[in-house]
Amino acid sequence: MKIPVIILSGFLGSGKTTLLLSLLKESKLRGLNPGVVMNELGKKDVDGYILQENTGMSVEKLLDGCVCCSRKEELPRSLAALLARRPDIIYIELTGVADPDEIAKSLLEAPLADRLKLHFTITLLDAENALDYNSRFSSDKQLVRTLRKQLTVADLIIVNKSDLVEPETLWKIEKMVYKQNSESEIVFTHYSQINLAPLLAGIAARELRSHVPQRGPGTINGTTLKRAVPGRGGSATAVQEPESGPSTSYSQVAAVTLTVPQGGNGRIRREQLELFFREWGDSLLRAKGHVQIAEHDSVQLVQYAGHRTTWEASRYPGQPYIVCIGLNLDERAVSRRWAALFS
Ligand SMILES: Nc1nc2c(ncn2[C@@H]2O[C@H](COP(=O)(O)OP(=O)(O)OP(=O)(O)O)[C@@H](O)[C@H]2O)c(=O)[nH]1
Repeated sequence: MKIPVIILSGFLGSGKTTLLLSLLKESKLRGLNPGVVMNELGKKDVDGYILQENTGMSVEKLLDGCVCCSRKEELPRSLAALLARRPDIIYIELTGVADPDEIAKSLLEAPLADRLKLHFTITLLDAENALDYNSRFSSDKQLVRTLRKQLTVADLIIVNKSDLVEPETLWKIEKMVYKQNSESEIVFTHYSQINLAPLLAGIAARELRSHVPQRGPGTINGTTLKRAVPGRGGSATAVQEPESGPSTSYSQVAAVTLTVPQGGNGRIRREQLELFFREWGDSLLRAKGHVQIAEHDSVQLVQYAGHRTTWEASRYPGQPYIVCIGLNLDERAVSRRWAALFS
């Protein structure tokens, strides 16, 4: 029996990990043994730690690059390691700049093709920023193409963070999405909350598998979800990709990992860090990490996405750090400014 795979794609900070947490909780409630592959552009496993802290699950991590291009050869190894743990379902959370179709295609190649099947490709959009992507990223044509691809190959498109925008913006996003993909279902969410039942319908724990029909019909919004087809180009209006596509899914996005300098005071104020994020304007796309700040005794998980900073208490036991992901970000200038915060 082939193990179903759900691919989670979507730009940086759109809500993939938030959705994955819900999917893992629902999988556990259904008695399923889920497996997770997480890919991060940075060298630190921020999301993996969040999952571990919230669900107790360990995950297969692929750090420091993108599994659809620069780290492509590592995916089969990670999936093989997961399969050894006999999962009932596998979730692959991609980096925000990955092309999900490349992953879907690699599931069709030997030796994975005999053991895995693509169940759904889900793409999340950040409602507050999605309409600006094309103009903001116009200097990185590969990235624009990849973001378009994330839409055209999706079976389900989740327009998340709808709490942060007016209904008119949601309507514009729906039109934009429809131009790229008129076949997939589209839902509008807050903290990636959707009806998960149709996504998990037909997936059963190993010992029950022969008694449960595979992939029953399900709906998220009322329409029946379609089965994932790798390589599907989306609607006729979608931009067609050339056969020999780019070798990477982005060209100017890079991650910088910042650790607390030795000999400094080790703590900064919350406001200082929020100002530091804002200082880089549109070049800083995402930041996340665990830091010790002056206002709190406990370590804080800080997340910067779509120009907004959020804070949560964390039990992270290691050395504090922050991963910054940017477009044409001046790594040396960022490191210098970071060090100056502690001097
Ligand atoms: N206001 C608001 N914030 C949200 C919503 N969904 C997620 N967030 C917050 O947005 C930030 C990013 O969410 P994640 O789920 O980590 O996004 P992601 O796509 O996994 O991010 P990367 O994998 O790092 O690119 C977190 O601070 C979330 O708590 C939402 O619907 N509304």
